[in-house]
Amino acid sequence: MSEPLLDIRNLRAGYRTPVVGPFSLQARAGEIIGLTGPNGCGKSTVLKAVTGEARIFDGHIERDTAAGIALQAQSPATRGEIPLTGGELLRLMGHDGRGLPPRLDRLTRRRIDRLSGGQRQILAVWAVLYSGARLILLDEPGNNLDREGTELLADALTALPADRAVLMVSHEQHLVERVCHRVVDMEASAP
Ligand SMILES: Nc1ncnc2c1ncn2[C@@H]1O[C@H](COP(=O)(O)OP(=O)(O)OP(=O)(O)O)[C@@H](O)[C@H]1O
Repeated sequence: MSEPLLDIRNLRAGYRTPVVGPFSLQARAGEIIGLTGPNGCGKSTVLKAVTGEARIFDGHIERDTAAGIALQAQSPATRGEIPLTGGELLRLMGHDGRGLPPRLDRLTRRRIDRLSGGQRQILAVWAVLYSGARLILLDEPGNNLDREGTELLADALTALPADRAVLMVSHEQHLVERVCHRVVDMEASAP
């Protein structure tokens, strides 16, 4: 079996004090893993511990650093002016702009601060999925998406190259069931 791209062992993480753990999970290339559980159980905090935004109190996190990492955060900064077009955002994140579905292609010429919440969301998720990073962390990627947007997202996730690993926080049962190879329920794994 291949080495994990992400190996979380007995993690206790949080902010001033721990809010989650001990929690363990390994993600290997080719896997799409769903992270579920009730509001506030610490799903986002696990992702933030991986990216260094949350504090690690105990345990450890190892990653294949050559694989690169990309995070779609739950609340992207959208306040104020963002003088970037959708196409420029994609290129900044490493997408070459080719092969976009028509729904996204239309957004490449528009400023992202003038898009709707759902349009911004699909663009942000796309930028992360196609950034070239092999470890992909998604925090509620289906937020604000309509049915067509969710289908587009599900198709993109299932068509990802086999050398990627995805850890996806989502409340959307339908999306989780359709794309995830396994689901880790954080409530069930709580001490
Ligand atoms: N920046 C922060 N500083 C302090 N506490 C925080 C911070 N962010 C989150 N928390 C707390 O940590 C706990 C876990 O929050 P987290 O956002 O990880 O949960 P979640 O499972 O992702 O929730 P949701 O499903 O509602 O998004 C909550 O009690 C929350 O109030």
